[in-house]
Parts: sequence; C-alpha cells; structure tokens
Amino acid sequence: MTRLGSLIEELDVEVGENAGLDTSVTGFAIDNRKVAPGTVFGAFQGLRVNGEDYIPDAVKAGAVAVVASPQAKVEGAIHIAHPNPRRLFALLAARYFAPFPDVTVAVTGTNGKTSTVELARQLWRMLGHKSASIGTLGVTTSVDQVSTGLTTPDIVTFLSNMSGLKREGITHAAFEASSHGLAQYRTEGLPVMAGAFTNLSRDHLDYHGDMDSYFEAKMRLFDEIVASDGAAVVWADDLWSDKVIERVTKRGLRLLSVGVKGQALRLANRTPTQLGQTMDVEADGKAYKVNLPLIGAYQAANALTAAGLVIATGGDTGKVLELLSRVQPVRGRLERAVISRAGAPVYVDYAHTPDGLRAAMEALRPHTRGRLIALFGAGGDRDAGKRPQMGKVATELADHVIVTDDNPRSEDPSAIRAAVMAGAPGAEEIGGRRAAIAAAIAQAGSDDIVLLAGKGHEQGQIIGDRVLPFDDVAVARECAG
Ligand SMILES: CC(=O)N[C@H]1[C@@H](OP(=O)(O)OP(=O)(O)OC[C@H]2O[C@@H](n3ccc(=O)[nH]c3=O)[C@H](O)[C@@H]2O)O[C@H](CO)[C@@H](O)[C@@H]1O[C@H](C)C(=O)N[C@@H](C)C(=O)N[C@H](CCC(=O)O)C(=O)O
Ligand SMILES: Nc1ncnc2c1ncn2[C@@H]1O[C@H](COP(=O)(O)OP(=O)(O)OP(=O)(O)O)[C@@H](O)[C@H]1O
Ligand SMILES: N[C@H](CCC[C@H](N)C(=O)O)C(=O)O
Ligand SMILES: [Mg+2]
Repeated sequence: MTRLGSLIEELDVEVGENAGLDTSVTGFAIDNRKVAPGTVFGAFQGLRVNGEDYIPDAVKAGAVAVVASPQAKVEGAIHIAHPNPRRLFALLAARYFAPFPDVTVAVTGTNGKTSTVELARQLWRMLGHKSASIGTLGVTTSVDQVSTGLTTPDIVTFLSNMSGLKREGITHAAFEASSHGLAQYRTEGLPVMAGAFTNLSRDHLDYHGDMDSYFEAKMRLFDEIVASDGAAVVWADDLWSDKVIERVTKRGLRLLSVGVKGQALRLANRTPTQLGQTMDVEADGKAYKVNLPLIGAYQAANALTAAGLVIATGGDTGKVLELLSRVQPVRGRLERAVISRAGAPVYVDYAHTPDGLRAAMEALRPHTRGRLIALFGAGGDRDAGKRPQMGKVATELADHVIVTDDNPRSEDPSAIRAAVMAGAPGAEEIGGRRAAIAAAIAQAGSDDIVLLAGKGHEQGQIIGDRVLPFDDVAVARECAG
C-alpha cells in the first residue's frame, strides 16, 4: 500500500494542515473520467478546457488528493498546490509507478525520433538486452506492439507503460519526447540516462508560435529531463546543432556529437549502394566501415544517433557499429511497398514536414533512373504554414508532384490542398488519397520511382471525427496489382 506522505516526502510541495498524509493512494489520473477511489487527480489548464473545472467531479469519484495550481479551489480532498502542477504531478506519479527499466533514454527533434528509438531498441536487443521503445509506433518490444494513439502518451499512460515494461523484464527503453509532450510534462519523473537531438525544422508552429519557442520546448529534454550525470547525443550537422551543444555543455552533460561534424562518431564518408549504404565512421581514433542495410542520408543519421545512445549507455563502440549491418527497416520509413506492374518501385514514407519531404526525396533520387513521382498531402488541424513550403520542396525535388489528402481532420480537404498547391506550381491535384495513389502508380514507367509520403505506418485516414481504415502500403499493393 502506498501512502500519500511517502510520495510527497522530500518534494518541495505545499499541502494544507491536517492534510491526511496517511491516506493510501491507489492510482493517478489527469482526466476526471478515469478517477477511482484513492486516485491522485492532476488538474491542469489545457488548450481546450481547464482541468480545474473537473475537480468537483474528480472528488465525487473518489480522488483523495488534487495536484493543481495554488489558486485552484479544492474541497473534499487534499490540495497539493504547486505553480507548475504538471511537473509536480509527474514527479509524484513517477514515485508511485517506480521501478522503471534500468536504462532509459529519450529522443527529441522534428524528424527521426521514431526511427532512432526503434533502431536503438534493435541494437540493444542484438547486444542481448531486453529492450523496448515508446513512441509514434506505440509501445514496442521484440514480441509485441501496442498503440497508444499519440507519439508521447499522457504522463499516466507513459509511466504506467514504463513500469509495466520493467515488470516484463525490460532493462533498456528508448522513448520519443515530442515537443508537445515536453511542453506538457508528459514524459518525466523517471531517471533518463541520455537524451538525443536529431534536428529541428518547421513543424507544429500552430502550437508553439515560432521556431524559438519550439526550440525551447525541445531543450527541456536537456535542461531538465536528462539526469545531471547523463549524456547527450547530438546530431551535429543540423542548423540548430551548435545551439543544442551550447545548452548541453552549459548543463554539464557528457556530450557525444555525431555526424559529418561529429566528434564521438564522425561520419567521414557515405556511399549509397543498391540496397543500402556504406559509411566510414571514425570513433576514438579508429576507423570503422559500416554497412547499413537502409537507404538515404536521413536513415544514416538516425542509425548513427541510435548507435550514439547505445554507446552512451555502455555499449561497445566497435560492436555497436558492426551491429548496424543487421538492423531491420523501420515500418513506414522508406518502406518499399510494392513494385508496380510496369516495374516502378513504390515507397511509403512518413515525411510530413518540408524537411522530411526533402530528406525522403533526396534518399530516393540516387536510386531513380527515370522520374521521381511524389505524392503527399498535409494534415488538417496542424501547422498551416508548412503547407506551401511542403509544396515548394516537392516541386523542386520531384519530377512530378501529386497533391492529395492526409488526415484532413476538421478542415475542408480542398482548402488544405489549395494551400499546398499555392507553393507547388505545375503539381497535379487529386482529391481522395486512393484515387491519387492509383494515378501515381498508373503513370510510373519501369525506370520511375513513386514516393507516397505523409502517412507511413498509419492505419487510418482521419476525416472529421471519423477514422476510416487506410494503409498506404496496402492501397499501393491494391493499385499495383
Ligand atoms: C494540443 C495537445 O497536445 N493536446 C493534448 C493535451 O491537451 P490539453 O492539456 O490542452 O488538454 P485539454 O483537452 O484542454 O484538457 C485539459 C485537462 O482537462 C482534463 N479533462 C478534460 C476533459 C474532461 O472531461 N475531463 C478532464 O479531466 C484533461 O485530461 C486535461 O488534463 O493533453 C491531452 C491529454 O493528455 C491530449 O489528449 C491532447 O492531445 C491531443 C488529442 C492531440 O491531438 N495532440 C497532438 C497534437 C500531439 O500531442 N501530438 C504530439 C506530437 C506529434 C509528433 O510526433 O509530431 C504527440 O506527442 O503525439
Ligand atoms: N534525420 C532526419 N532528417 C531529416 N528527415 C528525417 C530524418 N529522419 C526522418 N526523417 C523524415 O521524417 C519522417 C518521419 O520520421 P520519424 O517517424 O522517424 O520521425 P519522428 O520525429 O518520429 O516524427 P513524428 O514527429 O511524427 O513522431 C521520415 O519518414 C523521413 O521522411
Ligand atoms: N504525429 C504528427 C504527424 C502526422 C502525420 C500526418 N499524417 C498528419 O496527419 O499530419 C502530427 O500529429 O502532427
Ligand atoms: Mg515519431
């Protein structure tokens, strides 16, 4: 049985007099609909509603304590007051859900988080550890994959998943720290031994406002979440890398920089091969030849960042680099779905930002003898400013562009397409993703390559409130058959 007092011990919190610290706690919730007798309820100001409005309902449902701002009105339960209630809630919940896997690392960045945590999981597994990842693909172990619906789940789901992994015997876990997740304290409280930065480019400005605030949200990982004796693995070749390195150094974290400008793992040379690429990597004064069975500069970057995390947490450099030759592709990241009847390979990729589209097209270009045909859309209820920029990048780098739909959500699909088209002169507009994929495949000749971007592993098209089953890989196979 866990007593509230033992969770609060040593934390800098205010509770009222006669606070009943002897009360036993049976769980944590941030949604009043999930409160049961004995729950600690976290009441937070959100974007849509104020969680404090649900305090009476939470108390009625049996909440014994409420973590909320000092101004909140709490009656009938203990008010644990704090100016940053989300953070305090995370700390308390982590004490309740502990223990966690021994080695935990986190990855942030606009693109590459899913790929990096997945590759780190695979490398650990090949080194003989029981490993897991948590992110866009869900909670993944070598035997299971369970979706959580978000990249970075809410704090209660996150900590209970981490705790469940520990009970299953998982010793090593890598998780994605999205900027929303970082800004909302959805992944903290547990010791994080290393953090990685992949890159920063335009996305989610609807939420963060501008690039500097978006950057600051990401930096919480290094400023506050990674343990003070932990490590930072920084992809060194991004425009923002130097700023990240500055922050990491200021905090006193052990720095492993990775990439062409990297020092811990220096990418000296990279040569595409038919099915992958070879990399010349220098580390600790030694030269290593790495055969990576994945194509594209971006996958090389993510593979090296993942290797950096595994090395930072105790992996042997030579062994880890050698194991990169045995990694499996990541679902929906330059996944070859099918070869069309005409002989054109059709790739599915999760590129959903201007930079992601550029990375995916640059990855495929060296493998394209004829034309590169790129199809994509932009998500509704998401950063609208990225739409024309995605159109622009695509028309610059592809030989033919098809603009279609990708999760319009509450927006009018044709208005989203129009915004993309505004930056994409000469592109073809086809509403309805299935019809667009069929058209892309039908016009590809044997020397051409088709890129279906934006949905990757996703299993649905979100239209209004409905999620209609949709899988780019499956649809590509149907259209090619
Ligand atoms: C914009 C955003 O991130 N919103 C998330 C956030 O909402 P919020 O804190 O603003 O919450 P709110 O809905 O205003 O509610 C405020 C509080 O009242 C509580 N509440 C609310 C209603 C009620 O009846 N009872 C109740 O107790 C809520 O639990 C919450 O604590 O917290 C909610 C609870 O955890 C999330 O479900 C919600 O995700 C929404 C659905 C979402 O679409 N999020 C996306 C944008 C997102 O987070 N994406 C990122 C990044 C994607 C990437 O990888 O690029 C991700 O990590 O997935
Ligand atoms: N290192 C990288 N540099 C540039 N682009 C990348 C990089 N890694 C991945 N991408 C592009 O971004 C897409 C998404 O990759 P991934 O799912 O690994 O990123 P993510 O950060 O997890 O995305 P999300 O924020 O949606 O969870 C890829 O399909 C690819 O097009
Ligand atoms: N996790 C990201 C990527 C979504 C990819 C794309 N399919 C879209 O719906 O915009 C988001 O929620 O912004
Ligand atoms: Mg992801």
